[in-house]
Amino acid sequence: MASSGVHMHQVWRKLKTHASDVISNLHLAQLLQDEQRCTAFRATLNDLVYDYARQRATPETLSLLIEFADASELGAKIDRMFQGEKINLTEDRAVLHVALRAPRDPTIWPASVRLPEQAVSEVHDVLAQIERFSERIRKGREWVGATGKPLTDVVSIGIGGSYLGPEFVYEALRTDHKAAEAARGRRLRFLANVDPTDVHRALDGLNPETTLVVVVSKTFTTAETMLNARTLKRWLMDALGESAVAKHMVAVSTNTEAVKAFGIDPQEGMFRFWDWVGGRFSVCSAVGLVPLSLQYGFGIMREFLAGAHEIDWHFATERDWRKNIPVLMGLFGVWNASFLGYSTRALLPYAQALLRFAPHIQQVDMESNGKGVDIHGEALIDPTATGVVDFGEPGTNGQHSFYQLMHQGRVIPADFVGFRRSQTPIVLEGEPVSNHDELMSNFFAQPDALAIGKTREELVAEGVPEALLNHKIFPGNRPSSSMLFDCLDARTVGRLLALYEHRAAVEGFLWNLNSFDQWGVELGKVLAKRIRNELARRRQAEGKPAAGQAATDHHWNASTRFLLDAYFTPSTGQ
Ligand SMILES: O=P(O)(O)OC[C@H]1O[C@H](O)[C@H](O)[C@@H](O)[C@@H]1O
Repeated sequence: MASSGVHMHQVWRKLKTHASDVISNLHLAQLLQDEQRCTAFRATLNDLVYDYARQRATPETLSLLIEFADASELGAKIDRMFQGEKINLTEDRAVLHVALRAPRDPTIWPASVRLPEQAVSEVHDVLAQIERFSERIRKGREWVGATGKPLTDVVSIGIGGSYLGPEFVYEALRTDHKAAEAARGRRLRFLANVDPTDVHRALDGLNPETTLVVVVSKTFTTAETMLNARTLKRWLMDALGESAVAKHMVAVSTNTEAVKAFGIDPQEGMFRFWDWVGGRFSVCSAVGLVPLSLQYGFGIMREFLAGAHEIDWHFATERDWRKNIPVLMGLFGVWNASFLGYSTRALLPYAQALLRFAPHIQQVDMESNGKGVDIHGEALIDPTATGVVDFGEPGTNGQHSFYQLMHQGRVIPADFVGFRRSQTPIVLEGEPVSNHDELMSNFFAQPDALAIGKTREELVAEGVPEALLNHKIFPGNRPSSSMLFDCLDARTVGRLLALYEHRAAVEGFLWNLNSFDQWGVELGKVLAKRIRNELARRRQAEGKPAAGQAATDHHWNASTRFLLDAYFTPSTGQ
């Protein structure tokens, strides 16, 4: 709507002025002394507490951000997503990953966010198929390997969205006692990289007789995944004969023809999903559910889906943006990037089991919102902000690595994620606190160290020698949010996933770009194909007189030509 466009620009300007005239003169040490503000700057949802008192914002900032959300028609955009409108314009597709975890009954939703019935019903058909299949494999009697042995090990082949999310969930649940109990005697490995060493590592210690390979690829054309699939097909066939594929390989894809052409019977061994599930938003489809149900059982995965749905419901139905947690996360994401100018941000879970969370969210964010134009292909309102660099590590490990830079170098807005209880508590006799309390002391301390810092005056009072004073100053005023949950179980893993998926969507809606396509990954693929042909040509010519060696040289610039030559020149070192 043209009028909202103009309005959007007006609020944008107001926010810019507010940032430079008001916020730049305020320090978080000051803001945190305002109890009323601290109380107002938090939102809760059951056991989840989201505290944003350490964002560089005042109540006026929040009001302006909400005005901006309304000018951006955030509510209508959320509605359109849930209703299954084709909001991914460049690919003419709906964006319905929320349907993957929706209860069967569509009438639970208010009409404005009611999901398409057909989509939800197809989802439940595939879920039933996954439940049956995973139980047959896990029981070890009904579906067994070619030599009659139970299939206790699974290798899930896939890359990008067909890998990062499932691996994050796998790792997060590996030490949850209920999931660990359900996984007893089973192993799940991931094979993503086309580097042959990844094949070696994934297969290390596995026996083809007891291994099931799941090939996960939305398109079933991704070069890395297909070469790895052919490699494992060969591994199985060499050990078990030509017929091994039927019992030892299944596929997750939207491309039935390609699955068939690969040699997997779609009737027996294929789990489908739909073009309205973006790769990086596909963890809750068969992409994640097949390997993860094989490992943890379908019951645990149902809890995971329910957790994600809990957040979907909150996101779709809570229209007071001050209470809508993913919306608040998105608003502060845009505030930090576009108005305060921070181009990086950190995701810092204080839970070792979340070691693969940041890499997954890195793809969700950077592939979704790293765009050069708006949703209509026009110049972006803020072209500088669509390249927010996401990274992260579990605490406290990160503290001994990159936090130095966060405290005294660049300002990097951070999300701290913590839990009231450990997945695996340890209490040592004679220690003042449990091991989990020790971990959490850091979860509480770091945000204040970043926000409040330490002044020269304080250091002087402590008797720090003059020569060290400048080195020991912490400027503070570094923003963060803190998120606290009860415990990292399947439901909470689902909630975390959905919160961050929706944060990316909210930011894209506010920046008015298409978060659901990824044209930026194409060019590299095309160039790699040309290079692959060149490598094949040179390998063929190896040992033969270099006839035609220079035939395609004009394709490459001097640097690429040099590097290719160097690749083919045996090292003379040693
Ligand atoms: O699932 P696939 O079709 O194999 O795609 C795997 C991945 O590769 C692409 O290049 C995209 O960058 C990712 O978004 C996608 O998840």
